[in-house]
Amino acid sequence: MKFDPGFKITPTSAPLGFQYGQRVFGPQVENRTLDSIRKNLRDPNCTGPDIVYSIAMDVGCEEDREEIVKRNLLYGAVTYAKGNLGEEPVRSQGHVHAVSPSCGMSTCEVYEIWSGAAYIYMQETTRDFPGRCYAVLAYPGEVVVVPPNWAHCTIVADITKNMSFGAWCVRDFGFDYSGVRSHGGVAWFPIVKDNNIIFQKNDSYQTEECVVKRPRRYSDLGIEAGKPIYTQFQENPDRFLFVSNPKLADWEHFVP
Ligand SMILES: O=P(O)(O)OC[C@H]1O[C@](O)(CO)[C@@H](O)[C@@H]1O
Repeated sequence: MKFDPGFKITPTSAPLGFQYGQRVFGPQVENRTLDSIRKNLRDPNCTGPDIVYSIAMDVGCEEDREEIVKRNLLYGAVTYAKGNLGEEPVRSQGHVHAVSPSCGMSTCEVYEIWSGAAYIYMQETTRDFPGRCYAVLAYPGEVVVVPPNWAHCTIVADITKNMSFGAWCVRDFGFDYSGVRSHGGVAWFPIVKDNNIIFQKNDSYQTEECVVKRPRRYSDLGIEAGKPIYTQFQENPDRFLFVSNPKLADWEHFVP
């Protein structure tokens, strides 16, 4: 199953990346190699695809660029290899969004899955007691929000397929890898078992539970279900202001 993200961008698998249509802007992809993410994997010596995922930060339609920049927003897209990294499915290394100078806070991220299937894994902190941990299973067209300050990574949930997604982020984003790296990864490792994915505790944290769930609806954040988040921006460019200014939303009891 595939989803139309609302503008002319097509994920490619060989090589991993994106094709941009007419009047669509986007950078050359930045590749995350297996060697560059080993420290955050359950088995740092595992084998897997050389290029694990390809990132294009700042994509969109030429005609929207000014409105996107004016709101300090950025739309990013990432496409993942299929397969596994040892016992784990292909996944990102995990990070926390650093404090953005523009708003003085860590910021949230609004994901939309385009193809394949994904678990968006997130935990409240990178301390030894990581707080609440969730793995949210999402399919093409579904949206998942990661709150400010939460550590998160993106996991290929169906290893027979490439996975790609788009996401609204703040423009002056920064990634903090320190807490995740000092624990040798996030608090729960995804493991491929009998064509399924289970979550296994990382012993360097003290945690009892990883809640596996499907995404909820985010009407409280003004997001409509079933319509591309890019189109939702075009219809109302102020809709995602809570991404570049997280003080506009209530994150205290947030459930993804
Ligand atoms: O730096 P990492 O953890 O390899 O992942 C980078 C990617 O993660 C995301 O923030 C999604 O979590 C993308 O927007 C970004 O390009």
